[in-house]
Amino acid sequence: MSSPIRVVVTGAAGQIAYSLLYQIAKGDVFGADQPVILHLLDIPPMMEVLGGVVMEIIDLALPLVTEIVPTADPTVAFKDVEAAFLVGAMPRQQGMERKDLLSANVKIFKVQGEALDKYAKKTVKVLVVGNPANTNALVCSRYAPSIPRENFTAMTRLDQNRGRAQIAERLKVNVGQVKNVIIWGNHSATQVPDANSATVDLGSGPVPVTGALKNDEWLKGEFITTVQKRGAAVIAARKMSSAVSAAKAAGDHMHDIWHGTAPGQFVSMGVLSDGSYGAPKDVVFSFPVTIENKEWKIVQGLQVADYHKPLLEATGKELLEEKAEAIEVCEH
Ligand SMILES: NC(=O)c1ccc[n+]([C@@H]2O[C@H](COP(=O)([O-])OP(=O)(O)OC[C@H]3O[C@@H](n4cnc5c(N)ncnc54)[C@H](O)[C@@H]3O)[C@@H](O)[C@H]2O)c1
Ligand SMILES: O=C(O)CC[C@H](O)C(=O)O
Repeated sequence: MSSPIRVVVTGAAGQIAYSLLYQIAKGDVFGADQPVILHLLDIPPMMEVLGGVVMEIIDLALPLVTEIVPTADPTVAFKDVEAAFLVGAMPRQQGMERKDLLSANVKIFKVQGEALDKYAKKTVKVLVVGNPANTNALVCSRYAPSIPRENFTAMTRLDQNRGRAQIAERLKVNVGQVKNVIIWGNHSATQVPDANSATVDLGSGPVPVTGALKNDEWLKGEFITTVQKRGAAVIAARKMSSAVSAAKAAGDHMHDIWHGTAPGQFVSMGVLSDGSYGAPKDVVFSFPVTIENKEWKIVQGLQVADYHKPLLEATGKELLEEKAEAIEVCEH
């Protein structure tokens, strides 16, 4: 058994954390032989609820959990952590605009960036889930200058999983057979789900999804809009934001940072843009990446279809607008 690592989950009394904590506690994320000390951060009014979550983690009776630290104090929550799931933020409710969410949430990520900077390990890997996830990740990294900016990533894995599931359903295959679906840009309705580099294994090795589907119209239209609008569709149906699927995606994302991507496969995540594929620089833009030794690398040389190009431009523009607005909120 390795020595325990400290892992913080913020928003620990909320919906997503409720599912995520079980995955972390049972070894799905950091490995079946990696003990964890769980740091659980929420705000003071949620401490009683958080106490209930702690009771349930104890009752799971899972041997990998060596200690639980529930707190409302960021200085305690971020102390010596090696992995951070930044989930705590307000979810969009029906009728709320994205803009309302940005001004409410972005300041949380400024404060937490400052706390990570002071108290976390410099090698900490930070996954931002709370929306607007890409811009929150950018803000968090700007306020944590002593931690490499590459250590901050934003979650578009839920969108990738949604895309894979849509294709599997369409092809009537198991979702495990579908790989390398890309999400470009922002985790918002402007994101660009792209299956042109995706593969499906129909029994004799991976072949292009485009060839197996033989339905370009669907890939250019309904596939994109279904994935773009899936989060809103879940909110409309559940009257609450997606939770178990978001938690699973957060676990998948951190798992791949920790253990790397499989040969021949890539995953999508929001990372600091270097301008690849014409994306604006210095925003957190979702790209296909491979991961080795806990470091991501943007996959280069993929074909971007002409019909995707204006969509990539639009999602990049939205990220620049969000960045400008976030800077305005944080500096005033
Ligand atoms: N990136 C994605 O794919 C994705 C998917 C689903 C949801 N989300 C986002 O994740 C966030 C959380 O969603 P949820 O359904 O768990 O919400 P929730 O309301 O159930 O839980 C959020 C929790 O965060 C806590 N919180 C608020 N401010 C905090 C702070 N400053 N420090 C610590 N904790 C704080 C709240 O008290 C609450 O317990 C939302 O912003 C939602 O939009 C992102
Ligand atoms: O607020 C939204 O529209 C989306 C909520 C969440 O990020 C999701 O993708 O399910």
